[in-house]
Amino acid sequence: MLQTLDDLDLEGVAVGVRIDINSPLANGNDGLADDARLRAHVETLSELAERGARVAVLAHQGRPGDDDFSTLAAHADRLDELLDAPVGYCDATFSAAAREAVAGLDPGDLVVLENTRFYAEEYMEFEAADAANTHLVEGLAPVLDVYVNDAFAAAHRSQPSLVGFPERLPGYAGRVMERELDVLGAIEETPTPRVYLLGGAKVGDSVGVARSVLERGLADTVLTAGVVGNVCLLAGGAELGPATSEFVYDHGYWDEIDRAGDLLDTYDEIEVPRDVAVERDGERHEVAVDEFPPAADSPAMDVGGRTVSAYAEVIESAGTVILNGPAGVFEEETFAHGTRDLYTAAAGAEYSIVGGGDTAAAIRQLGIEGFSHVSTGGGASLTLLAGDSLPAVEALRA
Ligand SMILES: Nc1ncnc2c1ncn2[C@@H]1O[C@H](COP(=O)(O)OP(=O)(O)O)[C@@H](O)[C@H]1O
Ligand SMILES: O=C(OP(=O)(O)O)[C@H](O)COP(=O)(O)O
Repeated sequence: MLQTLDDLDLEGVAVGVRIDINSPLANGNDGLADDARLRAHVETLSELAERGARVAVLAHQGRPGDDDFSTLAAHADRLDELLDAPVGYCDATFSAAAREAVAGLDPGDLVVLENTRFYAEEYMEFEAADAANTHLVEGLAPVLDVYVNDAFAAAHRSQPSLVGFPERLPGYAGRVMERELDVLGAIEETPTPRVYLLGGAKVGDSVGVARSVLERGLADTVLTAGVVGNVCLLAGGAELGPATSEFVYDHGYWDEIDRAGDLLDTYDEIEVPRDVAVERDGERHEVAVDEFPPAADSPAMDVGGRTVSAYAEVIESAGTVILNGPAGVFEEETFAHGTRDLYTAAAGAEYSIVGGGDTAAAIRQLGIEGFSHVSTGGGASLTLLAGDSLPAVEALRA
């Protein structure tokens, strides 16, 4: 049974709260391109402040080496705008400076500590007991009284800031965590047939989830798009031209080709794109996968019209659609067609769940409404819907 904020007396209590505000950044990383995840956590952060807690905020942004790997300064500024309580920022996470910043908090104040992933161990996975002995947890726990985990969207990561603190401090679920688990924990009760639409670029997560939901009989069809669809096409022997292969290889997805191939060999319920869109002479150009010109100098950046028609037919007869990951590079209008058309079809289903940072940003950017549940998490919601456990939730239960 999870303990929640209802079980806590907060006046003057030093609370370490882990949230997930990992967000698309504006070009050049000079600020946030989307603040949906920050808005999602306003309820929990406001409640902690209004009830007199002294709040240290832990969060991550991006991954080492990626363009969106940045400090949390802009996130702290935006939270300060969104909350009535004063929100400070500290460019440290578990050093003496961080402990000083937390110790200096008055009841009702908040301070955002620096990106947890600026420290190598945070990007590693640990058993909870080992995570409790990492520098991050050992450095910060002494100035905290309790730990609250509201980071549902990162709950599938067994990383120190997500699983280590409950080993040392009383652990509680925040309001986002509580709500997401309540809605997503009952997938078996949703109408069938269930169709999963897996796009985006987190190929490893998506291939793993596809295997789980098919193994457990939770999915009647898995539709693939985005980079996931491209990797599945390559796994099936399709020729997508040197530019796509180079993209897949350069982004470290090459190793996923074999895993995707095993999955395709095992399950007939997986669909791959029939056609893709590339850029030619600055224009969108749709090419059937079996007619792909090997010399194509543009990677496959979206799914084409034939794929949209085929997938929309499956979606229209679905009882439940679960969607994570854009169908293409939706940030560019030229390659937003697949995402717009498939997401619009999914929103019309009897029951629809959509999740993920970029996915949620895409539905806002494209103005698509009507989903039954918009989750803050992509990989995390898929993991839960697949019936797999979330390490951060298990750490709270322990
Ligand atoms: N065909 C493609 N080629 C390159 N990038 C793609 C393609 N399709 C989708 N993407 C990218 O996938 C990213 C989002 O993927 P992901 O992080 O998995 O979504 P989420 O954050 O919702 O889980 C977007 O930035 C989008 O540009
Ligand atoms: O954005 C996230 O996951 P999502 O893209 O699956 O929604 C979470 O913040 C986890 O980030 P990570 O996938 O870099 O661990």
